[in-house]
Amino acid sequence: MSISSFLQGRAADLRYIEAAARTIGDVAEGMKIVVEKSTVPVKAAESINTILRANLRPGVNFQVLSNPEFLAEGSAIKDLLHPDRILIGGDQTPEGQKAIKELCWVYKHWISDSKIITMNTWSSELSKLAANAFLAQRISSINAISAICEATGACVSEVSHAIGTDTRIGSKFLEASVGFGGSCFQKDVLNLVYLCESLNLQEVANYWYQQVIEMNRYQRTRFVRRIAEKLFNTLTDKKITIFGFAFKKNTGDTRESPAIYVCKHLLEEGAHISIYDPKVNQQQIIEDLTHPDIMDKPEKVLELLSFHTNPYSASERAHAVVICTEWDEFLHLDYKKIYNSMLKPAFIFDGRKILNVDELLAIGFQVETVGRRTT
Ligand SMILES: NC(=O)C1=CN([C@@H]2O[C@H](COP(=O)(O)OP(=O)(O)OC[C@H]3O[C@@H](n4cnc5c(N)ncnc54)[C@H](O)[C@@H]3O)[C@@H](O)[C@H]2O)C=CC1
Ligand SMILES: O=C(O)[C@H]1O[C@H](OP(=O)(O)OP(=O)(O)OC[C@H]2O[C@@H](n3ccc(=O)[nH]c3=O)[C@H](O)[C@@H]2O)[C@H](O)[C@@H](O)[C@@H]1O
Repeated sequence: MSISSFLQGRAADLRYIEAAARTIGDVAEGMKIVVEKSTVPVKAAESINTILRANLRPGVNFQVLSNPEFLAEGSAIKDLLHPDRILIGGDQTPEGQKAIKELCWVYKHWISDSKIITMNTWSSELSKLAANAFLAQRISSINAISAICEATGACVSEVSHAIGTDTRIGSKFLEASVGFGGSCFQKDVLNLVYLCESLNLQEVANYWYQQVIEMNRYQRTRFVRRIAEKLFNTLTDKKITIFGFAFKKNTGDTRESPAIYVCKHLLEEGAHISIYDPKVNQQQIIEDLTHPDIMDKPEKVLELLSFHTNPYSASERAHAVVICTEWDEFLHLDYKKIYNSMLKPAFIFDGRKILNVDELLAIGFQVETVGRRTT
């Protein structure tokens, strides 16, 4: 089962998982191993089991295993072929252990034994939520440090390099940004928070909520506030060009993309937004920005938006360019040409700290980058 597991409010919406369990119950014959690959709240396997057992037909039996997926978008095939580990959780009964062995056999075709970890079902389900929470926490931690850097003159890239060379900390997932996005980090941390609340562990719930979710929101808001301040505290009728709408490079996925929230704030201030993304299509952007959770006046949004198929036309006569996604092609654009076509002073706000600040300053840009004071 590798299917949708959205949130409804702050709790997981298990409607699709339940529906799939019922479908399996309806059609399965003989002995079946049901593998839960979706990211689910702890004890979801129990719900699946209950549904399957309540609909058991003669001669049919099930074992439910938890086998969470750890691939990241943009590197799915590499992650499939070379995962850090495979996690399989199952019942501690002989039948459960037999099912675990069967699934291990599938993975052993391309993954070494040492990378396959087996455990009980609840540990496996919780490990997936905990892994995403730890990854998101690292980003929120370095983003919190980026705020101190901007206020003091320290540089977040230097700080993250310095702390990342400590092998106990490690260098991955320490890139400060305009905030993390994607379909899973926020959903899974909120899932963990909900679990803590339902277990009456309010302090633990607060810990994850404030450290990770609130810091991520703060980072996005702080970035937009910086744009407004630098543009003389007025955005009405200014043209702002957004480079990148996907939640990260090498994907066209926009779920929970920080660009949505950056655009929302800019649109609320009356800015005209022109958007260029190499992979995300116009219809997706319109759907994201006119969603009732984002903007309450969709007709106003459409008046203020324009879409471009190349970055040069997108930035013509713009007051500012804002980098929201770290696409490689943004590293190699002709920024002199972009500068010449923009209104002056021409601003670049780099929400991914990918551009060469000194080169941009030499061209004449006013440059603002996450985690660094440049002007
Ligand atoms: N996108 C990612 O990189 C990762 C996703 N996950 C988890 O995997 C699960 C799926 O995620 P995505 O593929 O991103 O979601 P998605 O929304 O792109 O795809 C889910 C699919 O499930 C199908 N579906 C829904 N109900 C169904 C039912 N009753 N029977 C059959 N199919 C049904 C939907 O039609 C859709 O095609 C989620 O639990 C997510 O948290 C885990 C790791 C990585
Ligand atoms: O459960 C999931 O769905 C998946 O969630 C993430 O994968 P994904 O969301 O595809 O992408 P990431 O590479 O983790 O990036 C998430 C967000 O964090 C941002 N990020 C990442 C790393 C970093 O150092 N800084 C940073 O801001 C990215 O730009 C992006 O917006 C995890 O990395 C996967 O292991 C997990 O399987």
